[in-house]
Amino acid sequence: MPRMTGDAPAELLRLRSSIDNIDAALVHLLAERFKATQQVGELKARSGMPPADPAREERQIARLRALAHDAGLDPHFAEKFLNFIIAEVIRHHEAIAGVDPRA
Ligand SMILES: C=C(O[C@@H]1C=C(C(=O)O)C=C[C@H]1O)C(=O)O
Repeated sequence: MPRMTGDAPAELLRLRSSIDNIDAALVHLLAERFKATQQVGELKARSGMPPADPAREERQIARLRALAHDAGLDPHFAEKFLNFIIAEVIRHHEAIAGVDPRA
């Protein structure tokens, strides 16, 4: 195991404190996003619209990939992350609409 030298522990604590703040922000942002998508799911169910909108997803992925590229984040990771979230949203929308996922 590498030895901790100088003020490495303090530096590690400082960085982890920043990571903890970022993780908290991510949780709050995701909670707000799911509140909005929940309302979209209810609106779609009321209007008889399908749970998924692949054309909208395609535009979001292209946009997020470009933003990730400009921000120095791996665009492939950004796409996987968004797809992971969208899959969960669609699952919620199917449940709201009473769609049986096994059907
Ligand atoms: C939220 C929507 O429903 C679905 C979920 C999306 C999302 O989480 O961003 C995008 C498109 C849809 O497949 C929507 O149509 O806007």
